[in-house]
Amino acid sequence: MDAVTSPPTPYNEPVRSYAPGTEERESLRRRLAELGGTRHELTQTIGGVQRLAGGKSFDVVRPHDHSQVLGVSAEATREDVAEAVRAAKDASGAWAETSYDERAAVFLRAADLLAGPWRDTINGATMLGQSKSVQQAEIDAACELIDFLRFNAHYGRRILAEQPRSTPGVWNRLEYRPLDGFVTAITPFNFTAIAGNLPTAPALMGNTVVWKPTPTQQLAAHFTMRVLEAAGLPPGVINLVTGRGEAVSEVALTDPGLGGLHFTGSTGTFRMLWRTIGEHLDTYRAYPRIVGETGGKDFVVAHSSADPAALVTALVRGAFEYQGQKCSAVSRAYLPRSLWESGLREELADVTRTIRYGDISDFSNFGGAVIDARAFAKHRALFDRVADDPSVDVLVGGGTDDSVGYFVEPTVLVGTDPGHEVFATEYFGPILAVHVYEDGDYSRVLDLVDEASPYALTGAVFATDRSAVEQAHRRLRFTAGNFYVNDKPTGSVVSQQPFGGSRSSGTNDKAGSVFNLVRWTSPRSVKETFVPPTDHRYPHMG
Ligand SMILES: NC(=O)c1ccc[n+]([C@@H]2O[C@H](COP(=O)([O-])OP(=O)(O)OC[C@H]3O[C@@H](n4cnc5c(N)ncnc54)[C@H](O)[C@@H]3O)[C@@H](O)[C@H]2O)c1
Ligand SMILES: N[C@@H](CCC=O)C(=O)O
Repeated sequence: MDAVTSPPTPYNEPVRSYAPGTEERESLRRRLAELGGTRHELTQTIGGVQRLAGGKSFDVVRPHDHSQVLGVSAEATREDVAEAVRAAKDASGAWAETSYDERAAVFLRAADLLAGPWRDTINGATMLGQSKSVQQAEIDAACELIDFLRFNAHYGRRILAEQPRSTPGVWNRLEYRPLDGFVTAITPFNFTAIAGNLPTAPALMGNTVVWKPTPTQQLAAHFTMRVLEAAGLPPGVINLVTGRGEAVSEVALTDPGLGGLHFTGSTGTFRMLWRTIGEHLDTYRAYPRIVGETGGKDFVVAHSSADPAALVTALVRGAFEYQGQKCSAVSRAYLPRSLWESGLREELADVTRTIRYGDISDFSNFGGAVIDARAFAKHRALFDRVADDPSVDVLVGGGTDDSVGYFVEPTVLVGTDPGHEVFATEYFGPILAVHVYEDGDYSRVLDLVDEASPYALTGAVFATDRSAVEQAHRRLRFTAGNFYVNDKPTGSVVSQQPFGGSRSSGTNDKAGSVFNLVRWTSPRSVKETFVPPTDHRYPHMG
């Protein structure tokens, strides 16, 4: 029997400190040692069955110590993806018929498993596989993923409660069906939470899913799948395929039964996937929903009234946490000459020099390595380019070393030309470009901030002068989907700062909010007339 219920009141998972002497620190250390001491078989999961993909095998390594192999996985073949699509289609009928509460209970149970017995595993896998410090793993793999699961269950209920008006003799209802087809979720390396949210949000709304995480996030994705199974997710609802993804775009994205694409990753990849769907537009049963959150060139603009200590902290944390590999990371800053020349330059350089990257198992390190050899080479190439460029000075950093891990020094570049690539291109590494402007040019600099880059993801203004805040607020209305005042532009929290940007940064469907979940339902409007008319003539006919 249906009942009007409400899921438990959601709350943000408290962030643990892992400070010296705490039990949580020792427990995580033990799990890190176990996880690092095993060579994991990183299988696909299709229709509930785990097996290695049929294509070329590859190793998953620790980015900060790339000779250490964490596990072996393999490229999904076209046949593997076709099997995953079949499994998603086979499971769709029963899952769509499962009540919302039953579906939500699976994900709420997964949240509590992650908060409790699985916490060390998901954090440890994220630290080892994606080279995150304990703090960065905790806010991502544990807290943000738990928050996505808890709050989505709550937001989904809000959608169900959204019902049309009825009039005497007529009952109007909205029935929230899943999409008319399966969803493909393709996820990035940098957030275990995002990788977990992209398949589970559509599944909560009754869709079945083909999920392709990225090879460098495979270890944490493997355990995310195990948590979902432990929470009672039926076989075939989420089907995990492994590898780089060409077979996924060739087979899953071109299948006539594709209902939607839930993507997070780079702008280039998203455009390519959208084009693939566009090229097959005439073949789909229904128009696929496309949600994609992509790259950023996130800014901090400071007014001469800014508090320098708060500004330096925000720049250093915003640019160098997780080695600058957050889509929200500060990668360009516009700073007034008066502050720059009265100590800000030295303070920024000094604090940046104290940032230590190394093995994340050493908890005294601030961060680890960049994700892989490709990212490393891209940053190295940039440093080589700017070395001969008279318009760019290296204030601090610029060094790289890949002998053990893919290490790139926290780097501050100072550029005199605000049109230079360092103010426009997303490098996705620990590289902050600074442009120093004359104090009187604040209005002009706001125009620059808006126009220098094609992205519009996150950004921040630092000022104590209220009119300067107000001016930035207005002028930068479309420059960031997440705008911060006197705070770093990273670290959004589910339910507090719904996340996403527009322009080249994505479709801005705000992950972890009601706006995102709405994209995964296809409502049916039902009108029931209790006593229907029995005469076709209208009164005006006499
Ligand atoms: N806006 C956001 O919310 C947000 C959040 C996190 C990351 N990001 C962005 O993600 C990027 C970093 O992540 P990344 O390096 O993993 O991105 P990426 O574009 O390299 O990869 C993303 C996913 O696409 C897959 N992929 C690549 N080519 C494919 C193909 N031909 N067919 C199918 N799948 C394919 C990858 O294997 C991976 O799973 C950055 O640009 C960052 O800004 C954005
Ligand atoms: N919630 C994260 C999202 C980062 C994406 O890569 C942040 O706001 O920093």
